[in-house]
Amino acid sequence: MARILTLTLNPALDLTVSLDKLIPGAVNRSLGLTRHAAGKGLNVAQVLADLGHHLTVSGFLGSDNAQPFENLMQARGFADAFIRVPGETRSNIKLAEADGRITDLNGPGLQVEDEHLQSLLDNLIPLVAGHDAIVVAGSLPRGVSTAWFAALVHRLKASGVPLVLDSSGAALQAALPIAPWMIKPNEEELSEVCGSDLSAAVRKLRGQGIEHVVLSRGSAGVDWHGPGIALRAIPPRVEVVSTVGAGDSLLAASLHGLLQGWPAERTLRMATAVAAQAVTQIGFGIHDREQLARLEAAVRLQPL
Ligand SMILES: Nc1ncnc2c1ncn2[C@@H]1O[C@H](COP(=O)(O)OP(=O)(O)O)[C@@H](O)[C@H]1O
Ligand SMILES: O=P(O)(O)OC[C@H]1O[C@](O)(COP(=O)(O)O)[C@@H](O)[C@@H]1O
Repeated sequence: MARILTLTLNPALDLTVSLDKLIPGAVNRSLGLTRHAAGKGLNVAQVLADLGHHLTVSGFLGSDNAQPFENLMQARGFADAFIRVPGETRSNIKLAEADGRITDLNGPGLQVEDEHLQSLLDNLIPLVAGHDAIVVAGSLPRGVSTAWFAALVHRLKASGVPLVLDSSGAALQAALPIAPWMIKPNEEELSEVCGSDLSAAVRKLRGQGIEHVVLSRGSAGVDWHGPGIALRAIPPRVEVVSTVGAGDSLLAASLHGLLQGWPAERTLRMATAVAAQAVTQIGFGIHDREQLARLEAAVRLQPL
């Protein structure tokens, strides 16, 4: 199995509040609250660990509330390469309604100073060569400029280790010209940075050297454009508990299939099933292999 490095510059404690129906501006009664150490690269790492890989996880972590993250890293056997920063890692609030609708309230994140940026580079760059793939995922905390981020992505790409990117807004825009090996935007994220003609956007991105564009389309499924690959996957209908982590699960399982050298159809079928399973649960990872096998059998694939 592979050694994979994930970078989560802006992790979060995901606080998921379950409620029947959200009425904005009213007193709402919640049904329950769950708390998970999260953030895109950490969520990806959990799925990859369940698929048998060895993980190193890096990024910035607030020293005032690091315990849940440290518990997760220890329980999962992740190598902890996070740089501690004074203050608290943000909490992202997810309001999960009974009909499957999710409202995300994602915080801005820690204030990162120049010394922490330097510590991250000093720690991260020597680690890179020991890995088979790098995943850079999520937003940027305060104090991390898009220019610094782009320079980091550039250095990671120059290492020659396959680089996967999942970000949004200005960070995604700044990193696209560096042509990561694989990207996984959702439709909204891609149209925000590349315009509403998504087919043209995908063609352009592939033309500028991005090998794999995995475009996620929510409940409508996934379009995967790669070398000799133009495939659409349509997931089976599932009971939606929380869509948080669906994209991270899709990315992780797609990377798994690629690293295993599987045919594209097998990879996409499995990744679509892993993502569909993710929406049936709160939290991250593959917990029910029988359900996963049933979902895999029910994924429909079409040429694009
Ligand atoms: N309601 C759903 N039913 C089944 N699969 C889903 C559902 N919502 C999302 N998915 C799967 O999860 C993937 C990622 O979801 P999406 O919302 O596009 O990304 P993100 O979580 O990054 O915003 C989709 O491509 C799809 O395969
Ligand atoms: O860094 P961002 O863009 O604010 O996203 C962080 C949030 O995204 C998540 O990683 C979920 O991402 P996906 O739903 O795209 O898989 C949450 O766990 C986390 O709160």
